[in-house]
Amino acid sequence: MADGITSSPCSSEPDSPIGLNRGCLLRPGEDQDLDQDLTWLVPETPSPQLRTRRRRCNMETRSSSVAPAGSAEPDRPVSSKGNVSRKPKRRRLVEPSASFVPASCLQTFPLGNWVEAPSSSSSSAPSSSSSSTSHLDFGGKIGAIFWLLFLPAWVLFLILQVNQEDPSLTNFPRALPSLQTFWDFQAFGFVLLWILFQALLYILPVGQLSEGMPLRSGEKLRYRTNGFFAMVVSAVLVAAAVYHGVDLTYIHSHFLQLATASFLVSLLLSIYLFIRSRSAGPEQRALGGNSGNVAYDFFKGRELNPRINNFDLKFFCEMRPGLIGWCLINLAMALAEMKQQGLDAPSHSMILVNVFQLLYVTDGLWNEEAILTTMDLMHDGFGFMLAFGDLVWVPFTYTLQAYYLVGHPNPLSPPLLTAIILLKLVGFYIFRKSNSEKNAFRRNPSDPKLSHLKTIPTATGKSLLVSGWWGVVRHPNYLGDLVMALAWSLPCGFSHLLPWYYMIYFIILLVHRDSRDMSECRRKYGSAWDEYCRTVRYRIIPGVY
Ligand SMILES: NC(=O)C1=CN([C@@H]2O[C@H](COP(=O)(O)OP(=O)(O)OC[C@H]3O[C@@H](n4cnc5c(N)ncnc54)[C@H](OP(=O)(O)O)[C@@H]3O)[C@@H](O)[C@H]2O)C=CC1
Ligand SMILES: CC(C)CCC[C@@H](C)[C@H]1CC=C2C3=C(CC[C@@]21C)[C@@]1(C)CC[C@H](O)C(C)(C)[C@@H]1CC3
Repeated sequence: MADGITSSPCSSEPDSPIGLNRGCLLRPGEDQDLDQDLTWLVPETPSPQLRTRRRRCNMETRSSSVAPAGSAEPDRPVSSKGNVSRKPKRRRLVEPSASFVPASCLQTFPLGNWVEAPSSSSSSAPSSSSSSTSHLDFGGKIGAIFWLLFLPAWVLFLILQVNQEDPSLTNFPRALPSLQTFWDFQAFGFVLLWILFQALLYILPVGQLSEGMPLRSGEKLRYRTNGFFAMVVSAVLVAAAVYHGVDLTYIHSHFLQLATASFLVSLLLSIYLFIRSRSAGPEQRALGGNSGNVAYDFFKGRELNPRINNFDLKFFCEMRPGLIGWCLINLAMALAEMKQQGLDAPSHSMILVNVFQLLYVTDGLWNEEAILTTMDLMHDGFGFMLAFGDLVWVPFTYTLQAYYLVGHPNPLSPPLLTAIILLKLVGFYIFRKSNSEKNAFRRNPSDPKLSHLKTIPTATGKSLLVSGWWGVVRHPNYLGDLVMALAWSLPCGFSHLLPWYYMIYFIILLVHRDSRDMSECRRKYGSAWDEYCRTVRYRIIPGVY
């Protein structure tokens, strides 16, 4: 980012690819060698109040270091070992990272254009108004074709495998089922009905409208965050249906057909998204999904926030049909277990898996606003990867533990049961606290509740938390999520690898996601990010990784 700043300090420079015209990193005509001056954090024409505030912040910054706000350690950034080290007194503006600012002195400026503003050295930066992507993730063009074919095949494999009496690695499903077995009109109808029902709940004028993070255009989209309401209404409806004799075990017995139907919907949706993205302007495109290669862009997603009027397709798909469907399928598996094993109540293992995952989903919907500061919503385009992930991958692979338990009971001793519950609670605590801390900080950096946290300013106007949860590791939320994943697998025992599939997949997903995020943040924040990484050395597991 630093390179980009020196070569093109103001966002209105001609090489600003997407009409960046709201922020200026260096005030024209000003000495660029000021000592730790943070004035580059402000909009082009700051108000007098803003100037006063800025000066105050600068003064505070000068007297702040890694020590908590208030303790005076002038000009002493943290060394890589977390020790305080001396830096030369005069520093160029293009190295803005090496000081810590108390969270209370930060203010979000309307520098939305810089949120994903590219630097000249950026690998995924748009080169011109075409917003073209040069650095390709996921194995590039060939990789995209591989994933497009592999992901549906893998889901099919898992479904066939979990349905076997002996789902060992050595016991592969012998033959594919006949083509007719895949398709069932009724199952397709149920999938469509479920999605339409969730869409109806989404558009109801119930619940608050939350603001997303600033887009490159500076605009902020509004989202109807009524996910918890949708969950409650869905639960009431399902309970009423079961009460009136609807047999939910249909979901267990038609799992393959329901998955095929959802796959078809996700494929049609992806095609629609790809076609409509052709008319999306450069500012509406995701920086990572515009390579010009059809397969790659189809997979990654070209448009950042495709909407039909106010209906946000990405937000809806990520948070509603698949996520709530996951709980519905788990419940169906509990009923199928009772039926298949002649039980009066689900087994302890099944209850744990159901309750744990229900808690995870309900928490996500309760804190739905927090999704607006995650990678998917802020950076990733909406294409096959997310459409398939949301509508097929989540409901039909995240439910494999419950599915497994239907035919593979695993009794738990009381001490093991207690230990698993404790593990889940620890994981949940880390996950929730860290996600909420980042979300609160991104929404209001000067929130008094966060004033004890130390931060690093960056050239974008945003800052990075460097203490609290985000000072322990660079992705504390992933750590909590992984601990929870462990607690979801343990109730299934160690007889087979299949129920541990989620854990293995999740480690791979989060390690890859972490590295994607690292490159994205390095691109955005430049030297400030390097400083953060030097200070917070571990990515996910303290002292290990
Ligand atoms: N169950 C599942 O299948 C999955 C669950 N998840 C969970 O979803 C949640 C969201 O994950 P994800 O979107 O991947 O990533 P994060 O919520 O961690 O978001 C990453 C972004 O946070 C900001 N950020 C990073 N470091 C800091 C810092 N020190 N201070 C302030 N902001 C910082 C950056 O964005 P910026 O600076 O632009 O604001 C960065 O791009 C996680 O809890 C994860 O575990 C994720 C994937 C799959
Ligand atoms: C198909 C690919 C190999 C992988 C697709 C990945 C997607 C399934 C996940 C990407 C990020 C996700 C999140 C959640 C679900 C899985 C996907 C869509 C999430 C909604 C689950 C509930 C959490 O509380 C959350 C934090 C809101 C999650 C956000 C990220």
